[in-house]
Amino acid sequence: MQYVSTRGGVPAATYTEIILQGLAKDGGLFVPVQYPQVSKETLKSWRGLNYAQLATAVTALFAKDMNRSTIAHLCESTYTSETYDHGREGTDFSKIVPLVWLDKEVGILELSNGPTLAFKDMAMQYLGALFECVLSKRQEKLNILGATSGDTGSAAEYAMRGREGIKVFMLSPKGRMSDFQRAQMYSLLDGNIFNIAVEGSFDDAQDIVKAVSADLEFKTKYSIGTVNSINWARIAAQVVYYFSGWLQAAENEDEEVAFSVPSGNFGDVLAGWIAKQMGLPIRQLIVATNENDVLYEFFKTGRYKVRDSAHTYVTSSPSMDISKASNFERYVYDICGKDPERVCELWNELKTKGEFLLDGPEWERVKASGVCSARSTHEERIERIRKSWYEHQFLVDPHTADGLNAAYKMKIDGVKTICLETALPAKFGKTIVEAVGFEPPVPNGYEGISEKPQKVVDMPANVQLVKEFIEQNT
Ligand SMILES: Cc1ncc(COP(=O)(O)O)c(C=O)c1O
Ligand SMILES: N[C@@H](CCOP(=O)(O)O)C(=O)O
Repeated sequence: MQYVSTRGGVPAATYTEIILQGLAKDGGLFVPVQYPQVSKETLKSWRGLNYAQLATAVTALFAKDMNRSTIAHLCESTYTSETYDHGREGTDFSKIVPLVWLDKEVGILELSNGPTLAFKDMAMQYLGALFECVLSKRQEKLNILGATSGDTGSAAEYAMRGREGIKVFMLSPKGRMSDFQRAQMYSLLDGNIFNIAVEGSFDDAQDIVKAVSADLEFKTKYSIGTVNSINWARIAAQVVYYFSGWLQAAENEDEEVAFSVPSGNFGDVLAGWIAKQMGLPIRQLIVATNENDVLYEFFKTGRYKVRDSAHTYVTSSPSMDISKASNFERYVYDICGKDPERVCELWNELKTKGEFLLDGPEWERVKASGVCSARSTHEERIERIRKSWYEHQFLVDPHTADGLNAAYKMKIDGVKTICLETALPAKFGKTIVEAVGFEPPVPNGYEGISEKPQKVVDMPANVQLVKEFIEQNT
């Protein structure tokens, strides 16, 4: 299988080539020329598989230049109930991503059972093993430059710490993450991990990652790669849990289900979009936003208008405080009939005017795509956490609460709706206390995390300074 850029400016490449590059050299995102197809018979045959076997089957469809036994080995060693077990009472960790029903038609897919208590671990743990394997074969090294709004950072660092040939430079928005998220990331003292707190929002941090990647000489000289969801390997690994969620929910191969996805950088919901394109019976994909509702606005009106840092609010679901969603480009590419020229035109408009509008047949395609959106506010989030606890005895984090709110707002009668659990409540103690009046339980291994020493460098949001920091530390 070959991959091309959404902007059409680079030669086609294979899976193992694109995963080390991250962003394409023309500034676009890599996408497969065609999505692999999964027939109903194949879906049926996947019913008995455990998560590692399912991950092998799905990944093998995307990683055509990798040996299947290598993929199987990586998946078997990644998706174990030892790694995905934080000790929550009553959870069936053997399923890795168990589906729990809150009521007859609304369920929660537990994606936050991994080492850093967020859904990012689902792909990131696999990426750690994958990168090490590919790099050692090629005898290469990789300097990962990433941006985080709170969860990608620790997931990447926990997955990459101590790995041969890999260094991680992670940019986080200063003062915009929860205390627990900060402590979780900054308390890693490994020699190959570098935390940089930048002034500004996640979008400013992500712009720096893209600007550094756009300097091709620097990118090549310092072997810069990415672990954000601009890297296709992240998306491919996230597609797997949509299959698992559907397999746990659907009673037969014709049953369509819906997914509600707490969204920020649009990577998670994009993985659902890809699963749907592959043939997974998905009726509806609900893009859940918080007060940073650029995506909600788009799915209501067709207008995509990004916001600057000053208008990207600090909310009680901080990991979703994003106004420039990278992966939205991959969805628009599909909506525009996989036409790179049209994508370039739209993204040039975005650059010059700060917005674009999809209308006519393109807007009709958006409306027919099965993707819709709902937003929730702080008050609704608090109320949902409370309700979920007192009515269903299930404590959700603020992001999952946004997902549940969107699920209940957009639900179609008779269609099972699965909300993705994107983080555990322990990461957002202050908001949980506001909602239910008690501190969330501390998962295994996180006792006393806030007392540990922290390692972080403060920096203005400046591309040149970040480059110099990388130069000094490689
Ligand atoms: C807890 C949590 N929920 C939701 C999101 C949004 O996911 P995505 O950026 O893939 O849209 C993130 C960050 O990515 C997150 O960390
Ligand atoms: N919410 C994320 C932001 C980055 O998203 P990614 O999926 O593109 O890595 C975070 O928590 O860091």
